[in-house]
Amino acid sequence: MQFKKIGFTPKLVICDLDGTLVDSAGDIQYALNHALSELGLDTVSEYDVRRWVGRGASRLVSCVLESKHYRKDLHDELLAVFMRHYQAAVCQTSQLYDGVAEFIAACQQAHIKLACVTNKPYAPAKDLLAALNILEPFQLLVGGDTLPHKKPHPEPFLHCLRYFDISAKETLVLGDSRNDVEAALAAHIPCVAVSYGYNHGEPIEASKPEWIVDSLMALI
Ligand SMILES: O=C(O)COP(=O)(O)O
Ligand SMILES: [Mg+2]
Repeated sequence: MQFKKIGFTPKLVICDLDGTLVDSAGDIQYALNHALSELGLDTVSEYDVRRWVGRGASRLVSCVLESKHYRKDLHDELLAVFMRHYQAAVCQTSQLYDGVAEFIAACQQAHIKLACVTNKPYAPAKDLLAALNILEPFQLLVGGDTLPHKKPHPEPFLHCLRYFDISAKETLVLGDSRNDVEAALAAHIPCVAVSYGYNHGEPIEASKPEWIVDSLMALI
């Protein structure tokens, strides 16, 4: 298999989860609103959730509290209740984006190693991949709580390089947000961004990824 668009065929592909492989904002919004209602607080729109997803669950909860001018000390309770609801229903409406299943199958067939690096906590990330039948293709899953740092810090990507013993230039990062692009740049790994994900309400072009595609299938 040739990666026509980027001019080299990687040995390892590191995929972001939310906004790249899976459109998960609906389930995140549902769990968040369930938690907000339980605490007697106002609910939030899916539009806002799409702008806030990307820096992990704790940051998401901080964004909610800031936007509503709620007390910061509600953070830990809201986070705990949100995670309880999200963990109980990670995949009610979440679905793979077009081309994802085919792209993963093509990588497997070509014996290209696959890792998933997400800022979502490990447990719901694992359950979401399993519910969508794409857990098994990933030889490594790194969650937002797996290592001391998460994206945009390069540590999760560097961890993947060490785990597989594959160099940065033989690897490709696929992501939807500036967190992915910045982490890839810091780890010296080439990066493709998808145009369809969540990027804090900004166009992904602003983060200057090396390539942008409208579907993962456009890579091969
Ligand atoms: O849960 C998040 O905040 C983002 O997760 P991602 O890194 O898979 O985009
Ligand atoms: Mg993402």
